Amino acid sequence: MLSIQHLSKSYKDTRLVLNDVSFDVQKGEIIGLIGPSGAGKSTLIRCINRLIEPTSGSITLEGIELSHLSSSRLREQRRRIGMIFQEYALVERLSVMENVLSGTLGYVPFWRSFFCKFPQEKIEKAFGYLGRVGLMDHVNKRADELSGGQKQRVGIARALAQEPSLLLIDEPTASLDPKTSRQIMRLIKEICKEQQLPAIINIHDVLLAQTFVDRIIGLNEGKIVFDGSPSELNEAVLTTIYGKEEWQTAPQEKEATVATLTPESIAVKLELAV
Ligand SMILES: Nc1ncnc2c1ncn2[C@@H]1O[C@H](COP(=O)(O)OP(=O)(O)OP(=O)(O)O)[C@@H](O)[C@H]1O
Repeated sequence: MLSIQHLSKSYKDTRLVLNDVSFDVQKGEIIGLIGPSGAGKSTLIRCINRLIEPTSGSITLEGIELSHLSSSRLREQRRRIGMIFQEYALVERLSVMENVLSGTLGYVPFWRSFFCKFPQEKIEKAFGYLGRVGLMDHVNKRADELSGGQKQRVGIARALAQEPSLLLIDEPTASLDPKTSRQIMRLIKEICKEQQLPAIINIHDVLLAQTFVDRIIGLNEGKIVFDGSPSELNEAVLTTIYGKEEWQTAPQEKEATVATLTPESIAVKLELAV
């Protein structure tokens, strides 16, 4: 489905920000990309959609090599990658429906989009996506009238309107409260499973990742240092990914043992560590 092989990236200096990264993602599989600040998570996401050029290695989506495409072929292939952003990236003065329809722009002739004459079929599909994310009552509202959670739902519907083969999701819950964060992660998970869409989610919240993703990839200094099931995230693995920390206890629980390690305690410690 998506295959990343021996991907490396250095910016201006010679230091490798991504160092020989290889992994495959299957249909419907949700990957949580975790790691400390500066580990290379955003760089990896941006290499996959070619917002930045990889230094070496290959990225293949459904058999098409993305890393050496001409700019016109690249535009065509980018349509197949739906992006969801931390800050939603909506056009605030446009309506919810218009924002969702903007996801189809790669498929609609320029003159039609300029005059907002989207084909009926695209409009009907947009209604379907808005229904799926629970926003049917807000179709004609301006984006700037929505809450953060509602804006992120529009971002998800817009990504779906692209009819993507892959979702790349950058910190989708970083601006949301804990309950809304869980609702958004649950929605992403349900949609990926329904549509058999693979997704890579750059996420700082380890508890959320553990709860909602199928597989976790841990990056440290540009290298994959962990690739496994969320249930395998124990103290040793967290130390490998993030560095040494007393993962097993919150400060007020000095006597607790490793056996008390719970997703909640991990989340508390990670919040303290960042
Ligand atoms: N455009 C750039 N030019 C030069 N160096 C960059 C550029 N973008 C990122 N870097 C460097 O690459 C490294 C990885 O950055 P990246 O943003 O990918 O990390 P990250 O894991 O996403 O971090 P965070 O969780 O803080 O967003 C960092 O050392 C950063 O300073």
